[in-house]
Amino acid sequence: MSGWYGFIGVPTDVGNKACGAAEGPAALRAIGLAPRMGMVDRGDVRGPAYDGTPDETGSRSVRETAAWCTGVRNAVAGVLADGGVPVMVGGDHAMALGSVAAAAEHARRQGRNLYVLWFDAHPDFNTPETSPSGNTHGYPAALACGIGHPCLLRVGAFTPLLRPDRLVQFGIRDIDAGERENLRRSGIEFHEMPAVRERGLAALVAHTISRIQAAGGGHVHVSFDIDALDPSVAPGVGTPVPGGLLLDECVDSLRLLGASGLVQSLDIVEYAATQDQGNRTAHVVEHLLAGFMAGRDGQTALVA
Ligand SMILES: NC(=[NH2+])NCCC[C@H](N)C(=O)O
Ligand SMILES: [Mn+2]
Repeated sequence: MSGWYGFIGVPTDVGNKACGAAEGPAALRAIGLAPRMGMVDRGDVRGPAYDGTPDETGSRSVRETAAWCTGVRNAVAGVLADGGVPVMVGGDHAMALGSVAAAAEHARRQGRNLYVLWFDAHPDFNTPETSPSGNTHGYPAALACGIGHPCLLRVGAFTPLLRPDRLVQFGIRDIDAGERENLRRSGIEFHEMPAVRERGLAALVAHTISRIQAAGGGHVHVSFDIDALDPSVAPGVGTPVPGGLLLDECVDSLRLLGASGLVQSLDIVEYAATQDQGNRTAHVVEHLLAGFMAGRDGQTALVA
């Protein structure tokens, strides 16, 4: 059976006050996303409000981010324990620390290797030392790999949650100078837009899937930041960067990922309803999920 999907709303912008991602889940509920797609609505995670005062590392809302991520971790773990596919709907991308923590713990219990495929305009591989903003939504990929703010490294049961050679990023086109050095030192595989244009997103994703399958499979977590898409396609984001991915190539890639049978958890983050043009970006979210689900259903049909 293809199982079921659990929609987990995470209405917060503690990772970047300006991004407007706190309204994302409500706007997606307003278009009836979960019921229309046959997802079980597991409700919203709750947590503290944003605090803009920087701490001694220059980071903002670290305690608040940790509190929210702990809630996300529990909610995602709950869906995984009940045999579903958690779809963590942000909220800003800092929340991925919580879902990756749950995925890592689940994978370890099942004796599987965790892989994370990260679709984003930004690598989110900053540490407090390299961050130009102090915003925690620039940290989660680095935290998953075990580097960053000690208070946030404690969100998961262990650290690193993820081996750096099991993180692959796609759609990258805005990297801070110190962040690039972090990526280099950790040996992260990241595909910037020129490489994506040259080789094709779906081809890169297919190659990654085969590599994971050749290594014996595992638990693949997909973390999809809506700002990976070009702002002309998905205007409802807080940190838009031109020159991004197109909808069709993302839908095709998610269909391949669904069909691989490897993906067991998913994030859809940084949908900023307040920046949207009508419901355009909300419908983009729907298309992305529909592609993933179609791939998974096809895979089930083949297996059945
Ligand atoms: N998930 C995101 N939208 N991240 C944007 C990060 C922007 C910038 N690199 C920073 O650290 O502040
Ligand atoms: Mn991001």
